[in-house]
Amino acid sequence: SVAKVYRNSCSSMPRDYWDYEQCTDFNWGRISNYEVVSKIGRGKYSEVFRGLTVKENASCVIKVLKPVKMKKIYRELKILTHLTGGANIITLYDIVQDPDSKIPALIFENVDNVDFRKLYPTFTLSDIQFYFSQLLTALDYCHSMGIMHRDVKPQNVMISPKERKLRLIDWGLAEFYHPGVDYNVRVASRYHKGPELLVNLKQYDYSLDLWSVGCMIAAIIFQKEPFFKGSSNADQLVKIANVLGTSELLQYLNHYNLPLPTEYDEILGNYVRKPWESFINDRNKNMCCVEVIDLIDNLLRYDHQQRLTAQEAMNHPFFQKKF
Ligand SMILES: CNC(=O)CSc1nc2c(Br)c(Br)c(Br)c(Br)c2n1C
Repeated sequence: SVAKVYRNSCSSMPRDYWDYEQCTDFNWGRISNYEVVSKIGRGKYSEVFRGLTVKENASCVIKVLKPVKMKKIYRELKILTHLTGGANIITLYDIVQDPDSKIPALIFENVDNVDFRKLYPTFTLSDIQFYFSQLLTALDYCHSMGIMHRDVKPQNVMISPKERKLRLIDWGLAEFYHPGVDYNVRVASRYHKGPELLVNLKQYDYSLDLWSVGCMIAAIIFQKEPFFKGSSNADQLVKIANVLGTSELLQYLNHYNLPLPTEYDEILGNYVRKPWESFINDRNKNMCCVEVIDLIDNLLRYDHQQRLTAQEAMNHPFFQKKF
């Protein structure tokens, strides 16, 4: 299986664009130019702080990487240096190293983000149009640069409603796309994992990110966060089959000549596909316009090749409608 779009973005670039293992010459800044103010979060791979640039006294975000393989750090650095400054992509100000521990820290632009659990319930359809066209712009840009994000989820989409600003963050799982390459399926966060990851289809592509966008839009429109809430990776596919149907899942597996992984034998029920309308209720009916449901239907497809690309999604009638 190969990507429908941007198939040769990487191969048409010089090798040092994508070969992050060779290129390790980054010009490291000085950690003393930045000051930690407060801790704002802790991920599996990093601790994140609000900070200040000593020179301009400007606010910034300092992401201190936990010691992982340098190869993974070089990948994130390489990808960030290619994408920084791109529309709705978080801006990388500097990369610094602690002189003693040698632990790298990434300095980013600050975003006065509001937590999605608080922000999303306030969204009108026009807010959803506004912010998701920005998220799709960021994804079309990174995909056009030959890069899959592979961890799209609300926690990685920083939104400052005051400034009507959206930034896609955390490129730590992002990867360069090459047709025909087998990728690690243990990526993304459970609730936003595409079916391709759960059935071990290794030659996936940019369309993985569009499944995750579909999960985000469906959760907001139907007011069901997260939309597919699996209790494990195996249960995640069961939750998806509960909506998209079991026979459709078997058709998908068939199409790519994939076996149903054995862990599903006992737990996969025989579910009839549920129409999207069945998720409309009194609470969410004012959000459920025909266009947004059609958009969701064209993103949440088992077959990654059937999903809208980021650009097709941006041109979907939902984003042209006047609310
Ligand atoms: C690892 N993620 C966390 O700990 C969640 S909290 C968090 N991480 C952030 C990152 Br990274 C950047 Br860049 C920016 Br800008 C903001 Br704002 C962030 N916030 C709020």
